[in-house]
Amino acid sequence: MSEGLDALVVGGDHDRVVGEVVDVVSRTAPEIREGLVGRRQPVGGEANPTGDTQMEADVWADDLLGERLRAIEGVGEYASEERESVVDCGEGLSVAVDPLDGSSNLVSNNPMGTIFGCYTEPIPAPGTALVAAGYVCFGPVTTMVVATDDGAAEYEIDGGDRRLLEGSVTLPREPTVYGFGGRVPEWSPEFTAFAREIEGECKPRYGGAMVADVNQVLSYGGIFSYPALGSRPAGKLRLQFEGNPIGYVVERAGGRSSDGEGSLLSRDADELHGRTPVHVGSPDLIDRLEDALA
Ligand SMILES: O=P(O)(O)OC[C@H]1O[C@](O)(COP(=O)(O)O)[C@@H](O)[C@@H]1O
Ligand SMILES: [Mg+2]
Ligand SMILES: [Mg+2]
Repeated sequence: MSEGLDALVVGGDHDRVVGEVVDVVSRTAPEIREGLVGRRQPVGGEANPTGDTQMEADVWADDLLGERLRAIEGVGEYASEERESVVDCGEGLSVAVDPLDGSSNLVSNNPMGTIFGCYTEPIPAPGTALVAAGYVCFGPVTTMVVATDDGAAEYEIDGGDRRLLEGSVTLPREPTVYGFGGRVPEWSPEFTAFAREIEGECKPRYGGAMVADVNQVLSYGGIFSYPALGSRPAGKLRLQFEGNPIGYVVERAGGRSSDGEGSLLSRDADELHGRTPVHVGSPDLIDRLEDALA
């Protein structure tokens, strides 16, 4: 494990496996980034298991990560947003991946990311079974945030190297930015009223890739929400691949996560591709949001 991760305690035999998962994701990130060129089109007529358009890069990144993560001894399951079912690969941790989060941004050339979570239980698993999670953010530079039960660390990825930027990522207490997904007329009256309050207090930052939007919240303080919509009462984002790992990272950085009622991590996981409303950010704002939705 590289510097920084050593400080994050995973516990028991999971330590080595998590270290190898993080190594694979960070080593693969520059290849994914380079491979986006020429893969920015939808795959002919294909939708992924949750009905979203699959870009060529979605499928390619999933193949690359899937092959490498499944080869790690101690990874027992590989699950991806881009696959219909879980791949069994032996005994050990279950790894869930959103190979490219925000891949619709490929068309407009805006930031995106890769999300992963390491669960101690078979997938679908609750967020309480996570022992590590993280994401890569493909922005002007490539960064990675990794969280374990001991906290969160941020790295810069340059070629094959992962350099520690911050060994103890802490969500700033003072909220500065907000990003809310979905069309406003589709929000509930309660969420709309909450949003109106926040609009008077923070600056809007919404880019259409959760990883990049949450990364701003982690950098500046504030809140990211993709709420339940009239046309999507269960929300848009997926619990296994997006809600749980991002909720885990934000909580380990001192923030809060919520599905509108309580922590994302305590939400039941009954479906592999199940969706959830996602709210993450400064504890005070998430408390206020839950009060507003109650
Ligand atoms: O286009 P919208 O409705 O704003 O949705 C954006 C949201 O959908 C996502 O792009 C879904 O992720 P995928 O690209 O992995 O399907 C999130 O990253 C983002 O928060
Ligand atoms: Mg996603
Ligand atoms: Mg995706």
